[in-house]
Amino acid sequence: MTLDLASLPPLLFVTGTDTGVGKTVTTAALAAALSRATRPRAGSRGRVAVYKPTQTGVLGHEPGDVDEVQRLAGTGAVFEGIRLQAPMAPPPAAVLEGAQLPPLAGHIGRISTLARSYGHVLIEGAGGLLVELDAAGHTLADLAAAFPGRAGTVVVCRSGLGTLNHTQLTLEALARRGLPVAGLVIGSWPKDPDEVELSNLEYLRALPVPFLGKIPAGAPALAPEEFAAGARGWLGNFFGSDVDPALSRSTR
Ligand SMILES: Nc1ncnc2c1ncn2[C@@H]1O[C@H](COP(=O)(O)OP(=O)(O)OP(=O)(O)O)[C@@H](O)[C@H]1O
Ligand SMILES: C[C@H](N)[C@H](N)CCCCCC(=O)O
Ligand SMILES: [Mg+2]
Repeated sequence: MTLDLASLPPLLFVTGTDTGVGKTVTTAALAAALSRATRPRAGSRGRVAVYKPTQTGVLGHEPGDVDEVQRLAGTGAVFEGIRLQAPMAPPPAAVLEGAQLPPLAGHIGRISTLARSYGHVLIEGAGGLLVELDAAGHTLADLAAAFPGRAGTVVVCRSGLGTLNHTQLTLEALARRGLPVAGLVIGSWPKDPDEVELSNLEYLRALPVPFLGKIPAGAPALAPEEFAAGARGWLGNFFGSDVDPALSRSTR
């Protein structure tokens, strides 16, 4: 069974169970897959735009997450809200530079504008779901909640020990806010998964949210054309062939 990527909501908020779990790589894979799997909407400027509201941990001249998405997915329409140097959550990073974070309304305005011009807008948070994005303490969850009926969240998680709890915590926080989950993605799936990872995969697939797929370990090192060619398969697979049948259960 494969997922019809075109049926994903127009706004996809890419969050994760933590920082460094593969949100950017997943965003790139989604951008590459959606660019190829969907038709351009009449009158639109393009199929996919990517927005990173708050980029921390990069110097002014360094490539940020949207540049990595552009490199891997070839998506030209990438946009950044504010970039800050300190590798921290946005509020303390802004304090260190004496910078003012854009308010939530500013991000809502930019996303609304992009949504008028592109078929899908992917919005990548900073770290996990409840990391604050502005001085008023708004989070990516608040941003997603500003677009009822038009937004879905993509939750990126790790493959190894600890991911079951982190994933459940993130899904519970989304459910508590009534935010729909478009899908769960494992950000880096090893070539030779161990027993724990195989068991985790089975568990994650059986959760009551769509399992979108898993990005193979090493994917960021692929040439962009190989990355783009692979992305559709990584994200469309509901039931791949790599689950140990001994670990499979029909229901849970
Ligand atoms: N599938 C993968 N294979 C190999 N390396 C990966 C994979 N996914 C992510 N990485 C690496 O792990 C690191 C963290 O990944 P990534 O930047 O996508 O995380 P993130 O969740 O976007 O973090 P942030 O909160 O900083 O935005 C990067 O160096 C990235 O290249
Ligand atoms: C610097 C890092 N790569 C991200 N941009 C910001 C992650 C903030 C995480 C805050 C936290 O949850 O403790
Ligand atoms: Mg990132």
